[in-house]
Amino acid sequence: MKSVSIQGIRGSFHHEAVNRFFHDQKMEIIDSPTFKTVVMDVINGKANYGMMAIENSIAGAILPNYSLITKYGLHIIGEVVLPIKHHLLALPGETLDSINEVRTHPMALLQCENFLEKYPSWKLLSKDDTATCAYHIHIKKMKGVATIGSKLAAQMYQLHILAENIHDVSDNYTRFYLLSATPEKIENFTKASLYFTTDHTMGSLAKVLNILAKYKMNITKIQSVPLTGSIFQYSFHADINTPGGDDTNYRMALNEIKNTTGFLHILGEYKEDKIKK
Ligand SMILES: O=C(O)C(=O)C[C@]1(C(=O)O)C=C[C@@H](O)C=C1
Repeated sequence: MKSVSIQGIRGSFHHEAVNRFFHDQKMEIIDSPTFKTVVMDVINGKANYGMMAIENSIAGAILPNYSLITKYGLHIIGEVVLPIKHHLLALPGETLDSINEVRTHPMALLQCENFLEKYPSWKLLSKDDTATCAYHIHIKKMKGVATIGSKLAAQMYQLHILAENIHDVSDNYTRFYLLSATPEKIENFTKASLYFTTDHTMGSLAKVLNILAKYKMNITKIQSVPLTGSIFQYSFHADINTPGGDDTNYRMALNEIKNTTGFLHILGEYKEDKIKK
C-alpha cells in the first residue's frame, strides 16, 4: 500500500485532502508533526508522498512551504482544493456555556474570528493541528475545552458538534500540493507550477507575464518569495493553466521564458482540482 505523510494527525484537514485526492484508493496515512518533517518523510522514503497546505482563500499563502519545496527539490504531482468547514467540537455533555477554552490550529482560529468574538471569555490557544486537539480532548477527557475542526475529527475522536459551520466566510478553501521525491509523468496535465527569478531591470517580470499571455496561459496564482542569500531580491512562483492534451503552446512559452529569467524550474505538471461548490 502506498503512503502519504500529512502535517498533523488523522482527522485533520490534511487527512481530508488525502481522501479527496485518492478517493477510494486505500492509502497509509503517516502522521507528522511539522511541514518540515513531512518533507523529510518524503525525502527519506518513509512516505511515498507528502500532502502540504500551500494557501487558504481567506488567510493567504503559507510562505515557508514554498521554500521547503524548492530547498528539498520536491516535485508537485497533484493539487487538492478542499472546502474547509469548521465546527466547534467538545466532549459529549458539554454546552456552549460550559466551554472556557478553545484550542486549535492558528488558521482555524483566524478563519472563525466572528464566531469566537461572541464568546470573549473563552481562552484561545494555538496548537499544531485541529485533529491533535480533538484527540487530546477525547483521550484526556478534557472538560470545558473545545476545538475547532472537521466532522471527520468529531467522528474519529467521539466528540460532539456544539456549533456547525462556524467559519466567517462560507467560501473557505485551502489548496494543497501532493509532493513526491521523484517526478511522475501526469498524462494530459492541466496545470503547471513554475519557479523562476528575474533580474532587477525594468519590466523583467512583465516580460514573463506577457509571454504567458501571448501563448494564452492563464496565471492562477503568482507568489514572490525572498531569495535566500540576497537582500530584498525575490524568486517567483507562478501556477498556470495549461491546455491539457496538446502542450505545444505551453512548451513554446517555456522556451521563450527561459531567455528572460535567471533560472526557470518546472516544479510540477499535474491535474488542476476544480472548485466544486
Ligand atoms: O489542522 C489541520 O487540520 C490542518 O490540516 C492544517 C490546516 C492548515 O495548515 O492551514 C489546513 C487547513 C485549514 O485551513 C486549517 C488548518
